[in-house]
Amino acid sequence: MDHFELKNGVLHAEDVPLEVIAREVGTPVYVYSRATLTRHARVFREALAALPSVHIAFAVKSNPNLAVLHLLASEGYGADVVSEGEMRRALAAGVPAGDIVFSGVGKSKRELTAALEAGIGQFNLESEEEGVELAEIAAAMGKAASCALRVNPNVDAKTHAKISTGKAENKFGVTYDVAAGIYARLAELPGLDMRGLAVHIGSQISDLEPSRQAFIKMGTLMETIRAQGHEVTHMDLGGGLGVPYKAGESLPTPEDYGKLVAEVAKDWGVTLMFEPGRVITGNSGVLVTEVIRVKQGAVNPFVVVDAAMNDLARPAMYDAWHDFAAVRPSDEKMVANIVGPICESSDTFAEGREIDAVKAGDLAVFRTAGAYGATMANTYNSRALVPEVMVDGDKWALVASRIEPETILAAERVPEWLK
Ligand SMILES: Cc1ncc(COP(=O)(O)O)c(C=O)c1O
Ligand SMILES: N[C@@H](CCCC[NH3+])C(=O)O
Repeated sequence: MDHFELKNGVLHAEDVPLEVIAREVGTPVYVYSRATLTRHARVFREALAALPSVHIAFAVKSNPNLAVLHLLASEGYGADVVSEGEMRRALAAGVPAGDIVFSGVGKSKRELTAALEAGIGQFNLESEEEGVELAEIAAAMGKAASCALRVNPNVDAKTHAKISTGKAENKFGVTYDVAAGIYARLAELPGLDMRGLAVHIGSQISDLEPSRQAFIKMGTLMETIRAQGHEVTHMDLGGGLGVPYKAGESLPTPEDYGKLVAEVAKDWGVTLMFEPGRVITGNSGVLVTEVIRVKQGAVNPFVVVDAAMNDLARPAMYDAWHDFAAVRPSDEKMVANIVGPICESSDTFAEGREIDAVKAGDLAVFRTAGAYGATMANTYNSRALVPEVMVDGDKWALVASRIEPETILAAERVPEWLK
């Protein structure tokens, strides 16, 4: 459920007509609903209510906008970060350092040091090498870093290959069969406080069976490690729960997910940690765009919109589907290819799709664009960096300005020796 609905024939974000935002901010523009974000944050938390001890760290990568982070921090969410930049954002949004988990396969020395200085709650180590490096840095600072070991369970999440992370050939985590040995060796290092395990098998998960298999494997590993005399007090089960991208599509809900976790892990005697991203932010945002013109094509007409793959990369990168809807729909439909202005054929949002009939100057939205939307935007073709707005009832505010190509141009220099 989201809060982007037709009222009097015009698409609104909560109580604000999208036409108002488009007129004042220009297009393309991302629009987030505070009510949807809040609702998703609460539904996810409630789905885990049967578990004895839970820590939820929002996956900042899915939507790092400061206002979004601020809202989630006020809902009691911690943050799962994968770079110093994300960590600084989470701290700036008021997430307590102790509620921050640092994931990622390539944390640099600088990042490890910065995170230790900030006093974050947990490092999810992705290799023995990283653990050894962190131990040295922490020991030199007179600290012991709280750590979980991220394990690659070799389970196929049955999602798009480019967002699968839990198969043996993926770069993430340590190999399942050697994980207990690595844990034992890292637990000996004075700079580390090994307290748990972590797993994350992929994103946009639409079938919970692979998650069940992965969690069961993690439970077995936890017992092995405990039997070797080491403590495991924390188990981070990652994120990955998918969201429906097509109207009418049905996916496992947070409630289904919570039940599965309870079935498998309720009695593990650990704090269970979660890193949801998309399930919180996905349906909380739309990308508003204006139709530049409708151009004849050999097979279908091309609806050329002013948003492009630089603003919303998912269709070009993963052949992802985003529902397209006119802001002021008539009853008419058309079959079209929806494309952006960028000089690449991959700048295609939809092919041969039945959509609301639109013409030059009409406004439309790509739905379910709140996760991995603005955060993956870039300035390819020297386009502006897309702005973001948040709506709250009948109020709205710009939460990230458009960054014009001139601003980026001003940061560049031609060296004297080229002149
Ligand atoms: C380690 C880690 N945690 C959490 C997430 C969040 O995933 P999602 O947005 O699918 O919930 C990701 C992305 O797949 C990830 O790599
Ligand atoms: N960027 C991907 C998700 C990546 C998840 C990060 N591990 C998407 O848009 O679906």
